Amino acid sequence: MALTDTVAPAAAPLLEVRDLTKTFHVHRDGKRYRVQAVDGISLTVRRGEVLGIVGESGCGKTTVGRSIMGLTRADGGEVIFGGGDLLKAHGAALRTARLKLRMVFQDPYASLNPRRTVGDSVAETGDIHGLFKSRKARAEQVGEALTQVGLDPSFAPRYPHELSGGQRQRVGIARAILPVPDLIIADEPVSALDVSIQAQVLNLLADLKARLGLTMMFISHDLGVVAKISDRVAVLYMGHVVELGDGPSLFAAAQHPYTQMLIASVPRIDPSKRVTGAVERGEPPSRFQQIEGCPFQDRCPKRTDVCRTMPPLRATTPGHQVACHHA
Ligand SMILES: Nc1ncnc2c1ncn2[C@@H]1O[C@H](COP(=O)(O)OP(=O)(O)OP(=O)(O)O)[C@@H](O)[C@H]1O
Repeated sequence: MALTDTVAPAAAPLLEVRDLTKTFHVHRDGKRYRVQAVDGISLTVRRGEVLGIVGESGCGKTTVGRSIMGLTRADGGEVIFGGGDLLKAHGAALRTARLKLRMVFQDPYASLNPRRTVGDSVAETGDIHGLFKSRKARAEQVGEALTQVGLDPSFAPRYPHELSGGQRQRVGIARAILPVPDLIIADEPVSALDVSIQAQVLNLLADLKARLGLTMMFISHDLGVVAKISDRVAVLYMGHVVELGDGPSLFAAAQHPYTQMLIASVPRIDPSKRVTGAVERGEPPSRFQQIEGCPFQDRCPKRTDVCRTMPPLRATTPGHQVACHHA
């Protein structure tokens, strides 16, 4: 037997984001500012995992998700999915990708059309792609999708205003799983919900992942929520990935001062796992400001002269990467 036969090939990532960039231009007080929302982000999502994306407001989480989906036009980089670069895809390749890659949005009030019934919203992708063989088949599949998310099929003729926030988000999720995709990008899917409902929706997503074999990118500013559902976590700061690792190792032994700060500010994470000596929270710098070197230097207690150069994201321990000169 050849040597190569004895070595299992590394599992190919389902989604690979390479060096993604996006700049917005904003006009304020008669001046034009450049906001580097995403500044060379590279990530992979492996089949069957939940990759959490976490960071404070404005760090670029939503822009990453929307750029992958093509809802925001990235300036540069590659999004490799289904064998090709989604940023260059068109025609049949793009249509296929749209079936396999779906999004759940933060605000279930805004993301559902108030004039469409629950059933029509859930059937939307199937309708666009002509996937239903008959009206009966459509009703059955909508009913199945609603059942999968814990809603009775009798919800189909109702309108969004008749539902609670949690029920609406379940409809948003049902819409994303008909037909069952390969990957769901969930952008702050529980942030608009009451805490008790948040837990139910998180459990539902974890259940669906197990039942349907879904892969997920889970975007949230709330580290406690991300910790509950993610297998691996990418921590974003000012448009950069500053730390990336397996959930347990990241939460037990965060190496970037920014991640340590986030963990210290989350009361719900096991106190024994909190890192002591973390920096005070403070505020991130204005996104209009151009920073030379490490984007966290102004808030960092470990800052030295070397921080004026940008630290690369480097592996420190197996399964763990950090962008800090002092990690
Ligand atoms: N359409 C836009 N036009 C101008 N600036 C934008 C636009 N979208 C995002 N930005 C800016 O890009 C930066 C990153 O925004 P983004 O929404 O991706 O961050 P985020 O981490 O998802 O934050 P939040 O949790 O507040 O949504 C912010 O400074 C934001 O103001």
